[in-house]
Amino acid sequence: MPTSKKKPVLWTISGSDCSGGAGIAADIKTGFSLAVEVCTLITANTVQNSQQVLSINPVNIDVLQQQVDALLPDKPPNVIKIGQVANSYQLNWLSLTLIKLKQQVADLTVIYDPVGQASVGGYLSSLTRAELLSLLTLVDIITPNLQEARTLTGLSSQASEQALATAICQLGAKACIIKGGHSQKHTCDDYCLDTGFHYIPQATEHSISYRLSSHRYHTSHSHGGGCSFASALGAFISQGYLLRDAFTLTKAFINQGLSVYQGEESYYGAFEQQGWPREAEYFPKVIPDAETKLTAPFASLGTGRQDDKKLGLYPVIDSLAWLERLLPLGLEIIQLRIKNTDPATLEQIIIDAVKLARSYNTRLFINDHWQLAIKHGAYGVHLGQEDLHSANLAQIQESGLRLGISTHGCYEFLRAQQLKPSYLAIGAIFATQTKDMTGQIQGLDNLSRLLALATDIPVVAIGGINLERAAKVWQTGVDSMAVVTAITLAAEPEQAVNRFRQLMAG
Ligand SMILES: Cc1ncc(COP(=O)(O)OP(=O)(O)O)c(N)n1
Ligand SMILES: Cc1nc(C(=O)O)sc1CCOP(=O)(O)O
Ligand SMILES: [Mg+2]
Repeated sequence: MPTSKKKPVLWTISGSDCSGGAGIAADIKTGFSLAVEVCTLITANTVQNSQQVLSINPVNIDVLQQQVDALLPDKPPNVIKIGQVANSYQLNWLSLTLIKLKQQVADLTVIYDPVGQASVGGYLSSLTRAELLSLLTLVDIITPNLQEARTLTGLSSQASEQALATAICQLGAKACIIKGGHSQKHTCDDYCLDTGFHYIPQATEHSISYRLSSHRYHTSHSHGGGCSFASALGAFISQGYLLRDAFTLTKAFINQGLSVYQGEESYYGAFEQQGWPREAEYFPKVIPDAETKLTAPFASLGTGRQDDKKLGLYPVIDSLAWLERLLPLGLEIIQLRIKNTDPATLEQIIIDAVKLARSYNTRLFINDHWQLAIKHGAYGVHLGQEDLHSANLAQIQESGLRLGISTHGCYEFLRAQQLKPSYLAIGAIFATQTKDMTGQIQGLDNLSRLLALATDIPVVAIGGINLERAAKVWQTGVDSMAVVTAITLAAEPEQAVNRFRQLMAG
């Protein structure tokens, strides 16, 4: 997540649309709206209006090269977004230039929106399919619509989004997002296949896919929506978001823009860039994968107080000794998080822990070991995202246990919220010594943004929370703070617990 005030830089290598909706104009408006700096390398000075494309007017590659030379030492790109590539000269130049830039600029992401045909009708490029394909090995993320994906792959209209995206990634792109805006479906569903764009610690498979669905916005103020999709994706990637979150935020940004002139279909107007999407109504639904089985809502935490959601301090500890030490302090909730213990010892610890927590009337959640939690009647289970496939959620639900789920960013938050657990955890708020959370540090800004998407399910913040940082976390409005080392490594753990609780009571 961003820490400095310097804005990320997005280069757009695209055509100018003199009617102001698409191409460079869309990219500049999107970049401004999402707080990134946009540098423009204009490939063509097109003549078009809301009815048709009249001429292309490609720019000479010498000019493009001079722009690269001028910008590189001054405003090196975090992300390059490619749109209209007008002819073979430009394509050859671009291929060589991307190879060099990838060597010179660390962590550069290249996004390609393969615009061949303008939405107003007419072709924007003289390139053949074979020529376009030659670019793919240099592309990190490609964002075709369904028709463009079919053209690129040669697959029929019967091919699924998954088949299209897989074929495109086999041609060289690391990740592919297929936009469903032009489909005939009642909903607008987008599909993202990531075959290795990001290192995600929890990912167990080599490739991973995400599906998002929104209701369809009926508006004709959508000119430049496709270009804005790719540049918004670039803006979020350049600000440090993982692909799954950049994808989700982009979809919300597009929905928000399309909502402005909903119902007005008489005039083909420009897509409206409306800034950072914050309101839940614009965020898509996550389409669950086949392995995730939806259940009835999980039982609530039922604190019995008026402020039913507030749980206060949530210590996460790893032994019976810690339970024996902390339970007498009168906690609302506690978690037993044990890793790498032999099965027999683990089971006995869980049996003893359940008994002990009951005697203090404290809600005990067991991390990971959901079968043992059910077997021995724990109050609840805490699961990570990767556990959601293997755990039997229906069995946990039917056994009357509560469920807490970890989330890291808006994709996982929306996905987990749809399962209606008893609470949702958001982490890691800050860097933590307890666990490798590379690439998944949320910061307070993201915590606040995620809280705006929350329903009535309580939200727990976790990761790097200590007594110095706790007040700022609590001010965001979270319902609980989960803490490991700020208690277990404190010189006086009982005092630390009390100071956390005073802070949350105030
Ligand atoms: C309250 C709370 N939030 C998050 C976690 C992390 O759980 P998980 O993702 O399952 O990771 P491990 O704890 O198993 O490493 C948690 N334990 N508690
Ligand atoms: C166990 C755990 N889960 C996290 C998540 O973000 O899911 S962060 C985390 C570590 C919390 O430990 P500490 O309070 O010492 O930083
Ligand atoms: Mg776990």
